[in-house]
Amino acid sequence: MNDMQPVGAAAPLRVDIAEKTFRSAQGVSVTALRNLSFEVRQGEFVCLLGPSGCGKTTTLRILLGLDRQFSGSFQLPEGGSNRIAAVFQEPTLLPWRTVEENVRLALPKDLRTKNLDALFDTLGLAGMRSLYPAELSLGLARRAALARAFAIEPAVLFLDEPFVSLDGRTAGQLRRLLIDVWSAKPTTALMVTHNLTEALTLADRIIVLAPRPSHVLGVFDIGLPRQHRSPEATDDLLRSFHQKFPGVT
Ligand SMILES: Nc1ncnc2c1ncn2[C@@H]1O[C@H](COP(=O)(O)OP(=O)(O)OP(=O)(O)O)[C@@H](O)[C@H]1O
Repeated sequence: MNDMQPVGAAAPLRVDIAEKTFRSAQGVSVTALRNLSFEVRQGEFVCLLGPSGCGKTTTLRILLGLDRQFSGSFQLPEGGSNRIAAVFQEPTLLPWRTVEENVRLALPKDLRTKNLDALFDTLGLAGMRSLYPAELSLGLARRAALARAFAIEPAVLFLDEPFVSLDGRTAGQLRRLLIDVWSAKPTTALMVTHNLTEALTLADRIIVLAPRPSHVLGVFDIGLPRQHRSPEATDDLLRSFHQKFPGVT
């Protein structure tokens, strides 16, 4: 594979976190990350997979600029809009604003008058633009959160287990919608999950993290177009994954 970026292409997301340690007021310290290095290429969808408590959310918080207490560095993708979008476990919609207003409020000035029809259509929200968050099911609220993230045409999209705590059917439907909307304009995306099947459904590559202090255990390149990931093909991928990473579930 050629790692050189063609001239004019956006730079990848580069992460090189030497160490992230939490220190409690009582003097107890927890090192969450040590020597965590990886890249996400432009337009690539990568899942960060690791056991509970290994530091996935901590990594996203650092990349979002919410935690500056770490050693090391990172480089967000350059070029394009330079905007960052994030989708969290909770949809965090403003309750006193409609779905459409929630999405429009996130838009930068140059996109204020943007036609959002295609985005709402793709996400199955066309008839729900004037509803308030309290009128939405959990699944619909997550769709609105996805609409808000994609509407700003971000240079990079971070997702932190956006479909956790949904029933299997709703989560499956949302994964399909996420891929539909992402495929229309592939954005560099990094999604945290501890669900291997979800990662095998969504990602181009899976970056597997070791338990704390977390670092990259290895990378699983899926190498199969998403439209060919039938249940049987996904079972094959699962087997290959387990051969490469025995013990990682
Ligand atoms: N503010 C904090 N103060 C102290 N320790 C923290 C803090 N935030 C996270 N940690 C610890 O850092 C480690 C990594 O936490 P983090 O939430 O990043 O893990 P995670 O991989 O996202 O877990 P999960 O999959 O369960 O969400 C955990 O041991 C956690 O207890």
